[in-house]
Amino acid sequence: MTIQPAEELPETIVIGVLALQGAFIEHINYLQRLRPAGHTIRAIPVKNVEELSQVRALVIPGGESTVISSLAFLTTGLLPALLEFVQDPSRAVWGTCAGMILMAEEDGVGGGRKKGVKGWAGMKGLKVWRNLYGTQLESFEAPLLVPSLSSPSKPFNTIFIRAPAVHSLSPSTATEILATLPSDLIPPPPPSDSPLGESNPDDLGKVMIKQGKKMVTSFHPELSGDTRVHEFWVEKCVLGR
Ligand SMILES: NC(=O)CC[C@H](N)C(=O)O
Repeated sequence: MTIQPAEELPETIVIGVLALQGAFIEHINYLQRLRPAGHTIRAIPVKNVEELSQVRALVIPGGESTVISSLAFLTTGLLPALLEFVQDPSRAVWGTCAGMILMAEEDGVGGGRKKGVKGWAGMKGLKVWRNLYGTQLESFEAPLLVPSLSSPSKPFNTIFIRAPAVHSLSPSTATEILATLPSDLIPPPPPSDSPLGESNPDDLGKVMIKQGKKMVTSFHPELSGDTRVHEFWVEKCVLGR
């Protein structure tokens, strides 16, 4: 794969959205609506290595993490190229919901009895529980104040659909917690027979996390009708300003 130089930002920034399965069209539409000062955003679907080589930054959408990772494995050369991309500190990558699961170092299914599954490890020290917020029927929305967004006093409508929760997040100075759910919406702590080792209950409610150029959200900003999380990721992680 040809790696584009990350230092100099062109006027047109090409952002890829992994388009193997899930809510990728929505991310493309939201990114295309952004008008960052001095740049034009072009968002393209990424289904293979050739398309990945054309993008500067990547969104891994929500969907079904097991399906996304199987399809990546079955597409020639794509899985190793994705691993290289998401683990490169100079690359901006954002994972939403299933994308957050894939950005973790390891995930465990909500019940805790199955073995943990290795993630793509874009976000260091992150382990998640898949589906800890319950089934599709237990999906919910919550207006959250996210101080880092533009118009910070305006709540952001966070939408959770079979969302992952943070099992544990190693403390690191580079990690910023951008949004946390109120305690009444946080699921009960995972069972003690966790395949992921000891969990940290204090991390469970963290739903928007940034680490350098990497970001994860356990909710779905691309379904909210509000482009402020996309705007934030582009400004801070992609454009670095
Ligand atoms: N909305 C979502 O992305 C759901 C994620 C799904 N529970 C998974 O395991 O991948």
